[in-house]
Amino acid sequence: MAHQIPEDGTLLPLMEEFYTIQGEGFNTGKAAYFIRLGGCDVGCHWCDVKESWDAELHPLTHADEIVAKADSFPGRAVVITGGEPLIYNLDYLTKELRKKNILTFIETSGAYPLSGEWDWICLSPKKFKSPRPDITPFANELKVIVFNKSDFEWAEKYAETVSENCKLYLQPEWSKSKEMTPLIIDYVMANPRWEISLQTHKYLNIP
Ligand SMILES: C[S@@+](CC[C@H](N)C(=O)[O-])C[C@H]1O[C@@H](n2cnc3c(N)ncnc32)[C@H](O)[C@@H]1O
Ligand SMILES: Nc1nc2[nH]cc(C(=O)O)c2c(=O)[nH]1
Ligand code: SF4
Ligand SMILES: [Mg+2]
Repeated sequence: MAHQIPEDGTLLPLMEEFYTIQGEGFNTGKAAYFIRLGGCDVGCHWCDVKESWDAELHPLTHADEIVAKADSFPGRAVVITGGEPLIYNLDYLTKELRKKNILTFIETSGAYPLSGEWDWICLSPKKFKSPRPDITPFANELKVIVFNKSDFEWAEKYAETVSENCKLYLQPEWSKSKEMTPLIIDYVMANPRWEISLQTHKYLNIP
């Protein structure tokens, strides 16, 4: 039976939640509680959490329960990820987190309308389902995954659509990182408005 998900955002398909260190991008190194919501139809062939795609596999969980858990850890930031978290209305969840003085960070492809109140928006655009043009100006961080050489030119196209103070990152696709990391290093040295982002949690063997 398909999930009946209320539009008020009080119930969300929760795949997993874990307290760890943000491994990627601008907030790398900071303690954060991760909330991974199930459901994604973007279809990245190299996605590292394909188990998240089918929302039906993940139990509908009350946002109050998620917030209480997040509040029980010393870290004062949450990363809401997925799956594609913006499939859901995140207004309620983020408001309740903020009431507890928890910073709200999101990892999104931008393929769905922006909801929620955010302290940090990491936009990672995908070729397989483009971000909505109305979301790109709100990104604090643009994180482009580099799977092949053509992705540098593609990254520049998205850099045109973000705000002037948006941070720009190039992150090697994990299975291609041996080949792509040296290209990213050269690219960043030649184009220093970009920075390299590594999936440091995978090197540290933490979630
Ligand atoms: C699993 S996604 C979930 C959030 C959202 N669907 C998105 O793609 O931004 C979290 C982050 O991991 C990145 N990612 C996913 N698979 C990856 C891979 N194989 N190598 C490097 N980064 C990857 C995504 O681009 C995104 O920045
Ligand atoms: N440590 C850690 N950092 C992350 N940054 C983004 C992640 C994600 O899957 O969204 C992730 C993750 O899964 N683990
Ligand atoms: S958008 Fe994110 S969760 Fe969805 S397939 Fe791509 S990387 Fe995976
Ligand atoms: Mg991950």
